[in-house]
Amino acid sequence: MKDSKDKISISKATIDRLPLYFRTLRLSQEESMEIISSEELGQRLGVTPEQIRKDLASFGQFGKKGVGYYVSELIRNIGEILGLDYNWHIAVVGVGHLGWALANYRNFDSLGFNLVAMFDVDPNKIGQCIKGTEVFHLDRLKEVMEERTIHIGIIAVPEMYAQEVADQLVAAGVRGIWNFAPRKIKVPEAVRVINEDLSVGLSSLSFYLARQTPTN
Ligand SMILES: NC(=O)c1ccc[n+]([C@@H]2O[C@H](COP(=O)([O-])OP(=O)(O)OC[C@H]3O[C@@H](n4cnc5c(N)ncnc54)[C@H](O)[C@@H]3O)[C@@H](O)[C@H]2O)c1
Repeated sequence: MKDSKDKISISKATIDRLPLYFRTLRLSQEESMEIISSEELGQRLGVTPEQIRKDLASFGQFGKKGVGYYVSELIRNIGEILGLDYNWHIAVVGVGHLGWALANYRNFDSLGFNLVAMFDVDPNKIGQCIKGTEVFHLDRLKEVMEERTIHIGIIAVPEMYAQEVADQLVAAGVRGIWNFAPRKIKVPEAVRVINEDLSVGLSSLSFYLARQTPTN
C-alpha cells in the first residue's frame, strides 16, 4: 500500500467514496462474505466497478485479478487509509438536541472514535453523563481538552456561538472540527473543518422531487 496518509493529490470525490466502500464492506463481512468483486461492491453502492478499481488504485494494489477483494483485508486497508486504525478522542460542544443524539450514537465507538468529554453552558446539563462521559462547563474546555488529548471537536451550539466555540477549540489544540452549526467558521489552516449542513441534503432532495410529476 502506498503511504496514503501523506497523499494530498487524491480527489475529494475519491476520498468521500472511501467511507462508503468501508461501510458496505463491513456489511458484507456481517453477511459472512469473504471475497467480493468490484462488480458486486459496485452494485451494492450504485458505483461502477471501474470507478471502484480506479479509486482503490490511487492508494495501492488491492485484490486479485479474476478473484476479487478479500473483504477483511480491504476493510483493514481502507480503515488504515481513513485513519480509523487510530484511537481518536472526540468532544461534543453543545449538548442540546443534536449534541445529545450525536453523543448517544453507538457506531462512532466501533469506528475508533472515543467520546471523552462534552461541554455546555447550561448549569442543568453540567455533571450529566452520556455512556459514562461527563458534561463539563465550557469554562473548563482548555483544561479538559489538554488533559484528555482531544483531537476532534464537534460543534453543536446555536449558530451565533459557533465561531467563539471554534476559537476556544483551536486555542485548546484541536486538530479537526465537525461543525453542525449553519455558519462558516474561520480557523487556522492547520485545523481541518468539515461543515455538516443537513438542510443542503434536504434541499437537494427537494430539487429532484420538484421536477417529478406529482403523484398526489
Ligand atoms: N437539531 C437538529 O436536528 C440540527 C440539525 C442540523 C444542525 N443543527 C444545528 O446544530 C446546533 C445545535 O442545534 P440543537 O437543535 O441541538 O440546539 P439546542 O438548542 O437543542 O442545543 C444547543 C446547546 O448548546 C448549548 N450552548 C449554547 N451556547 C453554548 C456555548 N457557547 N458553549 C457551549 N454550549 C452552548 C445550549 O445550552 C444547548 O444545550 C445549531 O447550530 C443548529 O442549527 C441542528
